[in-house]
Amino acid sequence: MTLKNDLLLRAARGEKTERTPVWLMRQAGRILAEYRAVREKAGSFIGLATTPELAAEVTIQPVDILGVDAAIIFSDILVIPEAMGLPYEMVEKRGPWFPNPVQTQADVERLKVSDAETDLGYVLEAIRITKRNLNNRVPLIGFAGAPWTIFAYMIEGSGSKTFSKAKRMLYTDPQLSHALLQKITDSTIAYLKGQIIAGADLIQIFDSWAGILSPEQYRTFSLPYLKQICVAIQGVPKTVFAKDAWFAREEIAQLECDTIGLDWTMDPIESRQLVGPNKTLQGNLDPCVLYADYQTIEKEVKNMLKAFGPQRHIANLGHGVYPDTDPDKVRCFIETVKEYSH
Ligand SMILES: Cc1c2[nH]c(c1CCC(=O)O)Cc1[nH]c(c(CCC(=O)O)c1C)Cc1[nH]c(c(CCC(=O)O)c1C)Cc1[nH]c(c(C)c1CCC(=O)O)C2
Repeated sequence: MTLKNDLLLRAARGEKTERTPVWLMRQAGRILAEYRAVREKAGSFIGLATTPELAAEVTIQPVDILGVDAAIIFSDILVIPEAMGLPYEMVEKRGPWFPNPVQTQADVERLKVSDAETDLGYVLEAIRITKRNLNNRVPLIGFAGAPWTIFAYMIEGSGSKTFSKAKRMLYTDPQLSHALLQKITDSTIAYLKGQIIAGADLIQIFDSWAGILSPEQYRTFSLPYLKQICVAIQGVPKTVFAKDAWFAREEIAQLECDTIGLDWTMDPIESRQLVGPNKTLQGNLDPCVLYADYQTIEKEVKNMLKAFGPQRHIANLGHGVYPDTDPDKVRCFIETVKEYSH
């Protein structure tokens, strides 16, 4: 049962590693031709995500093709609203869309706290198949959206530059906002526990829309729910990635998590000072660096590794890899981390 490559887990736990582990946010499903071939077979994103054998296949592709030190289960953060009773669609080239976004108290009351096995069994089955087929080569990362980020999609009904409908609800009806955030949190805790039982070796919480809240709103509407999740989830290392929440790094460092994800606007040295020595940092190359030539990529990756130092660092991008990135440039990123951090 022991992993052949457990660099990611050791780095997360603060144990010594002989080199820096590396993986990429959104490594499954955005850049590989091999992914698009399987997606074609499944017919749609949701078809693929709900077919465990195929989801497992595209989860393992980046391990085989790119040489990353971890797999991340192929799914989406929006499976939680769906499981709670709010179906979504993935509109080609536009992203997620909820035909019936949450608007009223009755809408919130109608939603249920989802159960991992009965409502999200297809994800758990994909995790079990992935674990079997990975054959302990690398750890498998499970994940969920942070309650605030899920709330933002459920109220807004789609992506948005401002998420002003969702933010309006925070200001006009804080009580209803908290009621919905709590339902999402309870669903998420059950889901993450299910993922761990199914075999996830580490979990990451994506708070992708953290940065559009004020520090005060973040303290009121996001951090308390992240705290509940971090306290409830035990047994595997936990990563919190709050995009653009540079203002909340010290408070995030107080959460019961092991790793803090940084985006490229957050300076590694300053971040280390803010969070102290007892957390691992993950990140944070600007995904746009991968549009540059190989020499520039190598230089930027080396600068990043120097700034983080050799221990308590998991190399990654500062956000998900962009869909039009050349896989050879991604390989250059990965190879440079492996060689230079050794
Ligand atoms: C905000 C968010 C979402 N989803 C996710 C986040 C948090 C991370 C982040 O901030 O980027 C997380 C996510 N979504 C997906 C994964 C799979 C695992 C991985 O690749 O790391 C993960 C970890 C698959 C997906 N999720 C989605 C796709 C593309 C759908 C397709 O293949 O047609 C994939 C592979 C669709 C999706 N899903 C979402 C959006 C905005 C979109 C449309 C834009 C896009 O392509 O990313 C919501």
